[in-house]
Amino acid sequence: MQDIINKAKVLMEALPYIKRFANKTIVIKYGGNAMVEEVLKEGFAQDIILMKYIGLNPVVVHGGGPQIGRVLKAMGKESFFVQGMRVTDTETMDVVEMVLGGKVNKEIVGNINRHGGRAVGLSGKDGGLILARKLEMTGINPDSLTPEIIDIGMVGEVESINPAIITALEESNFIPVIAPIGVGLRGETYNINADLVAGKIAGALRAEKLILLTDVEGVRGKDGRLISTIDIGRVPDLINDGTITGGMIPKVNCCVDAIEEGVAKTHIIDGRMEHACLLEIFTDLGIGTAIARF
Ligand SMILES: NC(=[NH2+])NCCC[C@H](N)C(=O)O
Repeated sequence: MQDIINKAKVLMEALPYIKRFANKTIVIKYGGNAMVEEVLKEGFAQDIILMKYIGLNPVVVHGGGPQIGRVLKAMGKESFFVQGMRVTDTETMDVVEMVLGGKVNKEIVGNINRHGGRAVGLSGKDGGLILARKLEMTGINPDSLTPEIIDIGMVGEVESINPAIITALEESNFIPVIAPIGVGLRGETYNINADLVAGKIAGALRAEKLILLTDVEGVRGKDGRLISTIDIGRVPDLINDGTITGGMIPKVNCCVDAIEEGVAKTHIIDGRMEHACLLEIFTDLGIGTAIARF
């Protein structure tokens, strides 16, 4: 008897969030383990479907670094990274576009649709969604110890987002699934970090939420314990005192930028946990780190 009442409690815990987030746009960056492991893939597709059926508007932006690396390797092309970003010559860019916009994108679309959704795959070229420019990267020259510009090829950053295609798809109840590829003013193709794209799209849509699925629990304090909520005002201090470090810094900054552009709340959560999205969105405590103006 108690068991069944507890089930009702779980559903009731979700009710305020179902009400609050109905008809709201939730942008989810999908990547890492959640995109590789079979159970996690299934769970993610089901989470998206559930969100859609109860009236939220999920928008998926995906990564695909390991998949790109594998295809390049099979082609006999070595991968090089500078500051975590793939050096992308034009030949590599072709592969990135084929793998991300083709195989990876369609696999995600297929998974969601197999579970009863209506997903549509896009790249930033479709409907002029992502206007990009070359990323200007600087580093320190090891000989002269002075800053210099490093050319990593067709790696881009977002210049602007034209969300018309996304709103059109949302109005017809489709679920957009977006490969992070941008197009330059002269038609060039750019490879863009998926977190950045997700953040910018969330900002342009004034989304209710931005959720970054990662392969870590969330932001951890110096004691190693998960920090459940962070007010964006505290972020500079947490970076300066070495609490937020390494690869977490760009992710947190991406959340801060999104909030400054009008996103209500952002979340960094553990994609290795089954149904991570549902647990974060529809429970009081969530499972990861929520960053907002609290
Ligand atoms: N990491 C956290 N503290 N998450 C809290 C989530 C609360 C609520 N479910 C929301 O999506 O807004």
